[in-house]
Amino acid sequence: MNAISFSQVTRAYGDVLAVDGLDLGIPPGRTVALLGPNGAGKSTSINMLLGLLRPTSGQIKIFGETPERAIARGDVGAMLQEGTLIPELTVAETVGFVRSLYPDPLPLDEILRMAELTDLAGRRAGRLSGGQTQRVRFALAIAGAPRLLILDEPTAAMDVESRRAFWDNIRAYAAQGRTVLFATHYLEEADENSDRVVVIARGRIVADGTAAEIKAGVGGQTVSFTLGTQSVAGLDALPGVIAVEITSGRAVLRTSDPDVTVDALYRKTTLDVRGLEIAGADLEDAFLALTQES
Ligand SMILES: Nc1ncnc2c1ncn2[C@@H]1O[C@H](COP(=O)(O)OP(=O)(O)OP(=O)(O)O)[C@@H](O)[C@H]1O
Repeated sequence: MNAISFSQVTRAYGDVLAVDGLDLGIPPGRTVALLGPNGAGKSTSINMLLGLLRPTSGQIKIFGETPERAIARGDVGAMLQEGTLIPELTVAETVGFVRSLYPDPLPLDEILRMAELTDLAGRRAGRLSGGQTQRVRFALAIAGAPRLLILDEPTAAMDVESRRAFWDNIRAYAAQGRTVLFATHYLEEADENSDRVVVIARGRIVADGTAAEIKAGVGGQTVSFTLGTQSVAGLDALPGVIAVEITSGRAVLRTSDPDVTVDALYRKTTLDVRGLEIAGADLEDAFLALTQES
């Protein structure tokens, strides 16, 4: 049974179709990034998953149940974009209160340790820094020991150091067989912290796979050389080549396999190849290509 399943889910706001026929199954134990530009439909999808919004059509299941039932069972923890803490309560009081709402919560000490809050347990929430506040929000999300953790752009307000520490904590939580779904528009974050990337644009899935597969799928590598006045004829027929562009007197060949393309360039053409460069796959290029095409 999937941890998450969306079947033909649509959500409209008036005339705006924010989510357009989403079909997605996520098996348990995976960490999946929902990657897309602003307005792609990530928050709408997550809010439907959390039962905060109803789909216009289609069906969503969490471990085979409706979102409402899965949440009532304590199966789901979430860290959303908004959410303030009560400034007068200490970190331990805040986390203690929230864990008391769940049927089978993690021990308080363990939550504080996993969110790196042990030393801040007695600090009032109103006196925390932005990064520390995020750690408390993470602690609240895992308090009920949820099998599914949902994070909507969790590191938006964090600096590089806090971000790294945050993802170490998420990985430790996920390593115990739990499922994590996070929305982001940071490509690197998706690449580094997930084992599957689902790219959405305009409410639809435009790519779904590992970051490496997504890069390969759009031919994220290029072979380029100085063309000068030579003819471009036949370049697009070379093995591996997906597209040919000419910029500033250079031929840029987008290829799925730079090794075979370079080999063919030397052996199968009579071109005078100078200034050869091979540029590595770049998820940013892949992402732009995917989200602009749709
Ligand atoms: N309450 C609302 N009323 C009307 N339109 C909305 C509402 N919420 C979202 N939308 C529209 O639905 C589309 C999807 O928005 P959504 O917030 O789900 O995108 P997102 O991928 O989460 O974007 P971001 O990365 O900016 O958070 C956008 O076109 C947005 O303008």
